[in-house]
Parts: sequence; structure tokens; C-alpha cells
Amino acid sequence: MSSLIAPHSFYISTSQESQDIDARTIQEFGIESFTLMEVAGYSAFRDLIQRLQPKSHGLFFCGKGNNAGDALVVARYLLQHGFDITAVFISGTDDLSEDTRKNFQLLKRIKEANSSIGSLTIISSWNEFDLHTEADFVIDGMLGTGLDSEVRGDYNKAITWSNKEELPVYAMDIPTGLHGDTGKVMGNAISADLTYSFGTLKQGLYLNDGPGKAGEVIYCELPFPNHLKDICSAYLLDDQYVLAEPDRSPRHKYEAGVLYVVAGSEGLTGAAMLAAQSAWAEGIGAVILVCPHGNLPIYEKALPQIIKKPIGERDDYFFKEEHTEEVIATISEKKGKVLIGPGLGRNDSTIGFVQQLLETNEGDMLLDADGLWCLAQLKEWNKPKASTWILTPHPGELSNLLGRSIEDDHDRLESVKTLSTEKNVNILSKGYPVILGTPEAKAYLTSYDTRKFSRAGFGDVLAGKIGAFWSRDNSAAKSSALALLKGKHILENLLKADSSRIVEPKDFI
Ligand SMILES: NC(=O)C1=CN([C@@H]2O[C@H](COP(=O)(O)OP(=O)(O)OC[C@H]3O[C@@H](n4cnc5c(N)ncnc54)[C@H](OP(=O)(O)O)[C@@H]3O)[C@@H](O)[C@H]2O)[C@@H](O)CC1
Ligand SMILES: Nc1ncnc2c1ncn2[C@@H]1O[C@H](COP(=O)(O)OP(=O)(O)O)[C@@H](O)[C@H]1O
Ligand SMILES: [K+]
Repeated sequence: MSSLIAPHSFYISTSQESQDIDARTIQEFGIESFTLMEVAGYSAFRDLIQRLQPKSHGLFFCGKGNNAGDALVVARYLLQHGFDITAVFISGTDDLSEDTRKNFQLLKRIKEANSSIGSLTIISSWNEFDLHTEADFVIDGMLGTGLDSEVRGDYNKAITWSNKEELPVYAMDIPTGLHGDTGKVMGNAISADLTYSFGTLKQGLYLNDGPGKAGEVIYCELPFPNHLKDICSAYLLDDQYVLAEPDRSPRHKYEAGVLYVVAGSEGLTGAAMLAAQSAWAEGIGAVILVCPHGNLPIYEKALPQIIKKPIGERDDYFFKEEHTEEVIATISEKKGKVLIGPGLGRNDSTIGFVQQLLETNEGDMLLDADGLWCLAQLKEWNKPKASTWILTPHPGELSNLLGRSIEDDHDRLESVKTLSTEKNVNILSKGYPVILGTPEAKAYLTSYDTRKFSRAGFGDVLAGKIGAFWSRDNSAAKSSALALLKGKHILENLLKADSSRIVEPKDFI
């Protein structure tokens, strides 16, 4: 079984986790905090110098914590490359953290020693800053992971000023005012074009307001020993490791994967078709559509490549409780995975059928759409011990499963982690971002814009693809990741050809 192991550069941390990793790197491993700051600032500089107009003028908005120190390191390098630097200390220069104070001294010293480099202007409070100052870019070194409440005092003014100007903004670690864990704006937050995330990716960059505030996120490696980063439990989903091992090639049709799709009541057959076609397009050995007998003629016409197993009588147009045994016998014929849910409907008898199936079938199952609805109607539920389950709820379905409303994406992340661990299931929680929770309490987050997929039918296509990859012996988490990224690639290609294109589920089959 291939699993999903993210390299350390894709680790996502909370503010507390990054502070712990910092502290242990300094105290236990023995790299000084001043060195960490130098590496952070230098890596941001290496990237920035390629983006900025040579010898242009930068405004460096600095707080008094270590976030400002990172900005001052960048300023020192740019100064030596002929850039003009204006450093604005929002809450003065008297109370700087130790490493930031040292870097402030170094910045002044390098200018004193070299008159031919760029100019250096120090502004010691926001009140002294001329609001009409002309500059080419802003470096945000006001607040980082140390933000602990709604933004106070002059930081607020500096944020508002910057958001009104049209200058490109480059944020150190996290845009000022964005909460490092929740991704919520704490009263006010600077809008960055690009954010350099140091040592680990900060969780807040991917949740709630995060993607809108952070702009592009660039990871900058710090000399943290990898084992200290293992306290993290969230990861960014990325091609680099998800696609690393190729699929093994099949020897026989049934080794190439078998997926049973238990789906489609009268009036909802489209969902079943999308899921079945989407799975078939992945080249698996067989897709077997298990359907109420009455709907067979529709599928015979529309799905010639797909094997159909009609259930019940010719006048059955939806699944009923009395079909349970026949369905279990059918899906047990060949080794394979089962996708249950698309277009099942919510007839009382269908609910009873799904619930019986979930309680008795020992095989691996992917529950989507109405399958999840039926599951959520149960007061108590647990998967059979031997089986693996993947649940693919959209926010409404997740809320039904939890029996409460979901406050925001941070709540969604925490809930997915808890529910997937407690119930020992994999949960692909749809939304922006998609959050994939595993029974080991790990969570994988998408970094691309998933909002383009919010049209009826995209869930069916996604479920079909997950089922297809899963039927080929990929792990549940990897199958989910492969299916998500497949959609991402197709979307990128369609938009490359026509950026205004309105995409449809069938384009993704
Ligand atoms: N070795 C390391 O640790 C490394 C750290 N690195 C960098 O350090 C950053 C973390 O630095 P940090 O911990 O010093 O916190 P930071 O974000 O600069 O702010 C603290 C200041 O903010 C203030 N403040 C807080 N809330 C506020 C509010 N709502 N409104 C207004 N003010 C508020 C608070 O003031 P106080 O409440 O104490 O008066 C305090 O003075 C991290 O993001 C990364 O960039 C990298 O260099 C890599 C190595
Ligand atoms: N390739 C993909 N990458 C990321 N998210 C996806 C992808 N495909 C589908 N989605 C998610 O699935 C959602 C659609 O599923 P859902 O709401 O269940 O729709 P339906 O059941 O009508 O098909 C999208 O809003 C998006 O969050
Ligand atoms: K910042």
C-alpha cells in the first residue's frame, strides 16, 4: 500500500508549534536564534532581489518583536545592493527584542561603513511617518506569530495606510493582523502580494481569510532539525510527493482495479453516471454499477462500457431494505472497493437499505452524497473494524455528521481531525481549502482555489476518481489526494487555454 508522506517542506504548523520548534532548535539543538533570523531574512532576500526593480525604494514596517528582525535582515542585504531603505518602527525603537535590536544596530553600522550604498532613513514612530512618502514596495515586518489579540494602536493605522496604497506588499512569515492558527483577520490585516513563511508553513495562511490576505506563499527553509518538526500534524497537499510513485501496471482486468458504484435512483441517475464514467476514465479494470432494476434501461443506453448489476424487480426505481442481501452478495463477487451514495435519494426505505449495508458489509467503502445523509441519520455509528472508510462530506454534510453547525474553516479543520481519529475513518471535507483527515490525526490541505468546483456534479466526478485510484491498491489518503490533484491539473489546463472558461463536471471526467 502506498501511503502519503509529506516532505518536511510541506509541514504546516500552528503558532504554538512554530514557537516550540524555534525554542527547541535553540535550546536543545544549539543553533542560536540570531542565526535563525539571519537565515530567514537572507532566504527572503534571495527571492526578493529577483522580483524587485533594481535600486528601488522599500518601506520596511517594523514592530518590536522578532518579525521585525527578519525584515531588518532583508533591509541590510538590499541596502548593500543599492536599494533605498526607509525603516518605520511602528511602536518605537526602545523596546525591540534582543535579536531585532542587534539587527537594527547592524543595519545602521553597514550604512555608516559604506556611504556609496543605498540610502537609509529611520522613522521612530508611526506619527513621524510622512503619509505621502513615495516608495516602490512595502516589507511587512510588524507582527508575525506573536500576534495574540485584535491589532492594537498604530499597527492598525499602518495596515490601513498600506491597504489603501497600491504598492506591492511582501510579508515576513504571515501578513500582519492575520491569526497564525485560524487565518482570521484580527480586526485589521495587511493585504500581502506574497508571504515568506519561515521554517514551516503557518496554518493561518490556508484557512478562512488567509488565502485572500497572504497572496502567493513561499516557503523558506530554516535549519530546524526535521525531528523537531514532527510535532506538526497538518501538511500541504502537493504533486511533488503525491505523484512520486507511479501506479503499478496491472496484469489482469480485475487486478487493474474493480469499483462497485451503488448509486442512482429514478430522477437522480445523472449522478450515478458521472461517478461511474469518471472512475472508468482512470483506466481501471472494471466499474460495476449496482442499480435498482427499473433504471437499467437508462444505463444500458448511456453507459455501454460499464458493467451493470440490476437489483430487485423490474419496477424497482430506488433501493429498498429488502435489497440489502442481494447487494452484499453482488459487491462481494470480486475483490474491489465500493462507492455508495451518488443520486441514491432519501426514500425511507433507501435510508434503511444504506444503514443495513453500512452495518453489515465488511468491505472497504467510500461514502458520498446521500450515503452520508443516511449515515448521519443514525444516532450512533461505527464502521466495521476490518473495513476502511472514506467519507467525502461538503460542509452541510459534515455538519450533519457532527450534529452541530461549523463555525469556520478552523473549526472545520479541528472537527475533521477529531472525527476522523475518533471514528477511525478518512474524511475528505470539501470546501476552500479541501481538508483531508486521516485516522492517524493527520490533515492534508489543498493550496489551490477549489471554488471553481462548486457546481452540481463535481462531487460525483471526484468520488468516482477517488474510488478508481483506491481500487488500484493506493491507500485511502493517497487515492483522495490523487483524485483532488487530477482535478486541479485539468482545471489548470482548461484555464490555460481559456482563462474565462466556465468549467463543467463532464470536462473533468
Ligand atoms: N527564533 C525565532 O523565534 C524565530 C522567529 N522568527 C520570526 O519571529 C516572529 C515571531 O516573533 P515574536 O515571537 O517576537 O513575535 P512578533 O510576531 O514579532 O510580535 C511580538 C510583538 O507583537 C506585539 N503584539 C502582539 N499582539 C499584538 C497586537 N494585537 N497588536 C499590537 N501588537 C501586538 C507584542 O507586543 P506586547 O504585547 O509584548 O507589547 C510583541 O512585542 C515569527 O513570526 C518570525 O517572523 C524567525 O526569525 C525565525 C526564528
Ligand atoms: N478536484 C477537486 N479539487 C478540490 N475540490 C474539489 C475537486 N472536485 C470537487 N471538489 C470539491 O467538491 C465540491 C463539490 O462536491 P458536492 O458539493 O458534493 O457536489 P455534488 O454532490 O453536487 O457533485 C466542490 O465545491 C469542491 O469543494
Ligand atoms: K508580518
